[in-house]
Amino acid sequence: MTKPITVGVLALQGGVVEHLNLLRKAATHVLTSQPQPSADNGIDFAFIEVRTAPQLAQCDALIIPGGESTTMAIVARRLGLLDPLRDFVKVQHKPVWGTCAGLVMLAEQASATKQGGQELVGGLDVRVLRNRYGTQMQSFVAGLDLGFLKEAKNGEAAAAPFRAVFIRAPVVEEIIADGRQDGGEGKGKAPVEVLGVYGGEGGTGGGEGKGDIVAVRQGNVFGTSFHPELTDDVRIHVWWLRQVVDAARHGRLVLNGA
Ligand SMILES: NC(=O)CC[C@H](N)C(=O)O
Repeated sequence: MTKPITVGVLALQGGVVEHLNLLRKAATHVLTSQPQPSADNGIDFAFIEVRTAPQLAQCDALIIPGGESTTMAIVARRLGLLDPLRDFVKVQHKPVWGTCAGLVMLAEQASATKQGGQELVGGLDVRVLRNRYGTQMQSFVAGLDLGFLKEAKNGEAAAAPFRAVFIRAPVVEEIIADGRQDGGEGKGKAPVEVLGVYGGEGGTGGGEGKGDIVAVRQGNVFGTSFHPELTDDVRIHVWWLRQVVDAARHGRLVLNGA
């Protein structure tokens, strides 16, 4: 029996249980599409809630859920988790996915923060704009055409628009350093890839926010403005878990198409 790949969900606040449920569902898709498990090539997953640095240290990958990023940062600071999180993302380069408030946490910069600003984990060379679409009352669902899902081996549903739930969602308002093209500090880093745009072709919605960047990846760090865990659409979780498996096998992230 090989050691399971341990995926944590940061459980300080927000949509923790929802992510755990969808991860478990996604795992069955990933496992059934693997070659027959055997003593040495079989994989297994363990999904855990993360509230402490020792729990984080057990993880091969991490999800930072939606919720409220200011609160999450304050609690993480009090629990001594901010620096271990930064190390996990930026030094160990383990796969990390932030949804909504999690995307805010993973940005290097955020605007429209509470007075005095807020602490961030960072990892994505972007500036996010918080609460782009207004208050909770202005929450909405939009169909997104997510090209990267076409790579998922999920049958005929793979290319269907993803019903994305936006709740006080942030968007990426600027890519602040473009990895490899950056002669300075960003040298050697992966570029920031735009993986999803609101109101784009093949999707629904638009108006003022048309063209907003709502999904990005930079190397090991992935962020979405919306909440896949509040739907029963497992495709993004499956897509991400497959990368987690690759990273655990190869000791690094092997990016699709790279
Ligand atoms: N649904 C959410 O995660 C909202 C995020 C919230 N606006 C924040 O900045 O933290």
